[in-house]
Amino acid sequence: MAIQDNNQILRFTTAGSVDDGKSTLIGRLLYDSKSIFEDQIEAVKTSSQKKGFDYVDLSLLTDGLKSEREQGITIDVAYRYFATPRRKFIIADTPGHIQYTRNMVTGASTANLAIILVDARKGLLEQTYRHSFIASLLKIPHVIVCINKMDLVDYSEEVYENIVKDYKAFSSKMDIKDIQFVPISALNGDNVVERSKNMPWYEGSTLLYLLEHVHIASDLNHIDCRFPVQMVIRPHTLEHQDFRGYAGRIEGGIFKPGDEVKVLPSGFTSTIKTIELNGEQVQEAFAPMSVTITLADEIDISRGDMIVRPNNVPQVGQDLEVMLCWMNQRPLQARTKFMLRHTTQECQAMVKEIQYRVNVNTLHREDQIVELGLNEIGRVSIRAANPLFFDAYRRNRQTGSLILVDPNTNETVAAGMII
Ligand SMILES: Nc1nc2c(ncn2[C@@H]2O[C@H](COP(=O)(O)OP(=O)(O)OP(=O)(O)O)[C@@H](O)[C@H]2O)c(=O)[nH]1
Repeated sequence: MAIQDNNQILRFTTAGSVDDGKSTLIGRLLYDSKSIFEDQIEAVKTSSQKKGFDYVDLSLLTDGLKSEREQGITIDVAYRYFATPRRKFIIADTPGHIQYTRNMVTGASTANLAIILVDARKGLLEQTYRHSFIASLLKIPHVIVCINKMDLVDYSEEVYENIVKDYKAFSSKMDIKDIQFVPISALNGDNVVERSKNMPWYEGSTLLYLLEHVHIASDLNHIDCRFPVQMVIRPHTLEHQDFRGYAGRIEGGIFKPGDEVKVLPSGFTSTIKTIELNGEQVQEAFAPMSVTITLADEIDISRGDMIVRPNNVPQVGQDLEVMLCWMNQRPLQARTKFMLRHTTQECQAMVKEIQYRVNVNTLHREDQIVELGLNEIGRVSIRAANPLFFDAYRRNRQTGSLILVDPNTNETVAAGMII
């Protein structure tokens, strides 16, 4: 299995303001790429007719979510799957208008790409700024800005170009590596899967083409070897008496049998004897594979330890500087204690200080604040009770992120990116 094979699955999120056309766009992608079943199509055609529409309302395809929401069932993130001959796709659909930051953080933490929808009639809105900022904060490597409802502005090139210009001016202040723009009509299907005849002035690719071809293999960190141990496997059977394997997910780098490794926190070194993937021994493994590793020497290793390479170790420490998205109704105040979860470690921690809050609309820092409210983002200092093995989030999205859990309610109250 080569690194290239990981290229087969693209995870993406969609974000937009209310009624920008998210559901219609997802429906259109599923419909035009023939990823839905005939009976679903028939059902949607029938309900469209019943509602008196003279078109097929594709947003009905994703309406399961809406009805659940109307019934008061909270779904933070719903995952949808579709495939084309080139790639498989997983869409993290993040509904909800109020808790959007929280939803986006949850849905976007593993995303390769974010689609940000803009209504061509309205241009950039507060939520466009907010979602784009979150995408840059989460280091989602690729962003596609879909300027939707082009049919309602007469497919005007000028309208499109003005929005692109505005967006570029704003996004130049942020750290997004790859931004593409596509003028679409989700309702009519222009430039979603099929090229639009209505916008001959647009020379770029369709949305699906971009999704199928965006290069993601190099987005993962294949340099810094990081293997947080999830579980120690000791079968205790006669034939496997000496077997001791370490199971977990590789969060960075490439591991091979024979590699010299170092174990944190003990600092002992050994070499990799075998790597097992889905019950078979492999000659190399890399992020994000889940594997079982055995070592040549018997070392005392437990859950939460990390296997790395001796000449490339993460930072080890209890004091962290973190960009934190606060996700709870009750505001965060300094000197509050939490359970901190980071890779496979869990320990007590305290937010010592809130340094500033970021105004996501202006990107300005607001100093001298005493708390962070729901969906607010700020920089904080955290002290963990145990040493953690971490990287900066910009270097590794897995070993660089953490969550805080309220020890009383067991709710996840914050997601953080280590600076
Ligand atoms: N004319 C036109 N209407 C569109 C287009 N895309 C979506 N709409 C309409 O805009 C309305 C909102 O679309 P949805 O897909 O439900 O929007 P949404 O963003 O998913 O809305 P929420 O789920 O409520 O956030 C619907 O009436 C759609 O038919 C488009 O390209 N052109």
